[in-house]
This record gives sequence, structure tokens and C-alpha cells, in this order.
Amino acid sequence: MTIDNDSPYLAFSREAWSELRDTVHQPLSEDELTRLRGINDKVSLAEVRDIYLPLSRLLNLYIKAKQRRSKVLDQFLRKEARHVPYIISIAGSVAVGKSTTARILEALLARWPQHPKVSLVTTDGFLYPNSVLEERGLMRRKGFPQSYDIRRLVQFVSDIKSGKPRVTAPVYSHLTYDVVPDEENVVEQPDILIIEGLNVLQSGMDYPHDPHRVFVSDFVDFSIFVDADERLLKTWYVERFLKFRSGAFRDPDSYFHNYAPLSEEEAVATASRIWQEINYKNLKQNILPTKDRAELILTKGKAHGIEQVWLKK
Ligand SMILES: Nc1ncnc2c1ncn2[C@@H]1O[C@H](COP(=O)(O)OP(=O)(O)O)[C@@H](O)[C@H]1O
Ligand SMILES: CC(C)(COP(=O)(O)O)[C@@H](O)C(=O)NCCC(=O)O
Repeated sequence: MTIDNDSPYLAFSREAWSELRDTVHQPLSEDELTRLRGINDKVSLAEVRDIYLPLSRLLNLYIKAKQRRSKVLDQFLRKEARHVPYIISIAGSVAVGKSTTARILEALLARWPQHPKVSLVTTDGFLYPNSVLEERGLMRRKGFPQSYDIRRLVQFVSDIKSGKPRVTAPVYSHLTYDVVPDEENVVEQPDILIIEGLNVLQSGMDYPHDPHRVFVSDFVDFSIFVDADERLLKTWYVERFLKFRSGAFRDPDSYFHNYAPLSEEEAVATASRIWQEINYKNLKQNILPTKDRAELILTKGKAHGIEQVWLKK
């Protein structure tokens, strides 16, 4: 571990971080290993052991502390104990691996007896439908802050935090490239909510002219930023596009169906263009400026291996 007095973060090498897992209480059973492989067969189990087990131990300690504090406050106020979900946000570029990280954490956090019920929501469901984005000239700004129904997203997180018994989130499809009508993701009083998306670290600092605006980050207890060099991000984006092209794009309902017959070279050029014109711009303008607000930064290297961990002091 490196302590730099001028930095708000403690820096850990992969080796130093991996030593912080709880080797006694955290062995993974065969069933769990199979389930984790099902999330993404490219995720190595060494990654789960070295990076995600220590992280789930840290989060468990923070969550227990928060639960104890809430209990004390309820006692002091002579109020009945309330159920207050712990909210974890995961931010980062398109294709950095936010949803994979979120799903691994979801599985690992649910193993702890203090918080077995973990729900996962992605912010893409709160994008405006394509019809609205087209009307507002925002189709090439999908993923930028103005492409989301932020009010609805903030209301959703606020309802969960206040313990509402049943809260619903709209659902986005990467196949149709649009919000799915008549489908919803139901969240019912989880112990932990993981919310994953490009802009979950946005805050009042980004809108100095609008001091009353409320953000997802106002409800978040612990925030994570997944980071990688921009050349790697582009490679991962293009690789994922090629994977979709040989799979989902063949479906006639797919928005990118016309791209299915493209040669590999043409598909790489198309993906590179979308990356450069939309996702890379968004990364530079809106996502990277929020990085150092995160409580924890995971820095990935080649093949998605996490090489450094930065934890706020
Ligand atoms: N830990 C990992 N190990 C190997 N591949 C990964 C890992 N995380 C993500 N990927 C791959 O990288 C690509 C982007 O990941 P994804 O989770 O979809 O990103 P995001 O949600 O940030 O857009 C996908 O092709 C996914 O399979
Ligand atoms: C749907 C996304 C905006 C990601 O949204 P998020 O879940 O982070 O809110 C992104 O994956 C996307 O589709 N960007 C638009 C450009 C593109 O087609 O990649």
C-alpha cells in the first residue's frame, strides 16, 4: 500500500489488495463458482479471489457500520427500526466492464448474512426513448446526461432509499437499442441496491447554475469508478460490437440488423466511428471529470485484469 499525503486515496497494488480478503470466512463453493462463471465466462476466478473478495469484505464492514448507526439513531429518536437500503454506485466508460463488475458484486454481497437481498439496476432504462431523443436531436448523444430522464431516475433512487415497498425501473434493450415498452424491473426493499451507469457520479458541481437540482449521487453510500486506458476501452468496445454482430445483430428485431452482413473490416470501422463520435466524447466531457469523486477506483489493464485499487482515505 502506498500513502501519499497529498492524495485523497490510498493506493494498492493488486498483490497488496488481494491480501485483504478474509481467507477463513470467504471460501467460494463449487456452486458459487459455477454461478460466477455464468455471469461472464471470461472473468477469471483469480480476479474474483484477488479483487472482488477483498472488496466484498470491505463493503460488508462499511454496511454493518451503517446499519449500526441507523439503529442507534432510531433508538435515540424512539422510533421503530426502519429498513434503509445501502446504495452502491458503479460508474465508468461504456465497455469498461461496469455491468460485469456489478453482477460479480451482486453475487458476492448476497453471501453475507447481514444483507442477503441485493438488487441491481442499470441506468440505461432511464434513457429517453429513441422517439424523444430523435425529436430533441439527441440520438448521437445517447449516454450523455441530457439523454436521461434524470428526474425519474432520482425519484426511483429516492423511493428505494425511503423504504417504499415496491419500486419499478424501466428496462433498456441493447438489441432494439431502445427502452422496452411494457417491461419493468421491480425492486422490493433490498438490503443493498447496486446502481450502475455512465453518469451516476454526476453532482451539483456539474450544474453550478442549478443549486437545487438533486442527483443519484445524493443517495449513494459507496461509489466505485471502473477505469482503464482509453485505447483499451476502444478495443473492448469494438470487440463487443463484433461479438454482437455475430450474435444479436442477426436478429431481425435488432437495431443494428443492417450491420450483420458487414465484413469484419467494415464492422470495425463502424464500431470505431460510434466509439469516437459518441462514447469517447461522453467519456471525456462527462464521465472522466467525475472519477475522483468515487470512494474507490479500480484501474484495469489488458484482458480486464485489475492492476491497481485506489481507496479514499
Ligand atoms: N472482468 C472481465 N473479464 C473479462 N472480460 C470482461 C470483464 N468485464 C467485462 N468484460 C468484457 O468487456 C466488455 C464490456 O463489458 P460490460 O460489462 O458489458 O461493460 P459496460 O457495462 O461497462 O458497458 C464485454 O464484452 C465483457 O464481456
Ligand atoms: C446504453 C448506453 C448509453 C449505456 O447506458 P448506461 O447503462 O451506462 O446508463 C451505451 O451502452 C450506448 O448505447 N451508448 C450509445 C452509443 C453506442 O451505440 O454505443
